[in-house]
Amino acid sequence: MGLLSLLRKLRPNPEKEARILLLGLDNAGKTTILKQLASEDITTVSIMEQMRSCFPNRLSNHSQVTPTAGFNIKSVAADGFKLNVWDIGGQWKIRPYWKNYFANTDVLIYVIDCTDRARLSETGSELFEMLMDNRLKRVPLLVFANKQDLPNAMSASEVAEALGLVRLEERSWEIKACTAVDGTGIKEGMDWVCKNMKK
Ligand SMILES: Nc1nc2c(ncn2[C@@H]2O[C@H](COP(=O)(O)OP(=O)(O)OP(=O)(O)O)[C@@H](O)[C@H]2O)c(=O)[nH]1
Ligand SMILES: [Mg+2]
Repeated sequence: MGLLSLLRKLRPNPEKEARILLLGLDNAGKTTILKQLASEDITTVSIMEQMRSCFPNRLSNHSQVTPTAGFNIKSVAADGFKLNVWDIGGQWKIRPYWKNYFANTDVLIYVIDCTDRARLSETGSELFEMLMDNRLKRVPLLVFANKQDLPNAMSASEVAEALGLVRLEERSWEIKACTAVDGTGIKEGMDWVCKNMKK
């Protein structure tokens, strides 16, 4: 590839880029989903990776998913678009910072651990509170009903009913069952994202 075409390829093209926000409570499976989006991975930026390069001896480099203390970004090529996927940590201490990432979002993906019945109403409250924010007005919503491999997992329709997703107006939304650990259902969800992007 010539230098000029390489530079053209690297140049940002806002028409062809989309900002996807990946949110949900801690332990929902957001980072595991992000990892599954690896097929056409362009870049991954994570605070932990940056810290590791600064303090190589202090941080272990095991590949297991650990709770996200800040955020991860991954850029994925799909349907001729560059999807910049922002995965923000879901621990309650970090949730107040979610709103800092709302602006210019093209699609919101909300992940739910379907085995976590005890926190179903908590995750629903977080979701509906967030959707009231003006910056997320009319932003399409995909809910991933995750951890379907586990025997006690609620089905996607059970979750949709319990959260009252039908109450959502003036917004395209969808709920998809998935198993982030083996990737089941992730592609179907991302296909919906590409078809329903605000742009
Ligand atoms: N059995 C099963 N475990 C899963 C699935 N998805 C994620 N997990 C596990 O759930 C735990 C939490 O997953 P993460 O991806 O770190 O969750 P997160 O939403 O990024 O959590 P925070 O970063 O704390 O907000 C990890 O141990 C994952 O291996 C799934 O589909 N099935
Ligand atoms: Mg995480």
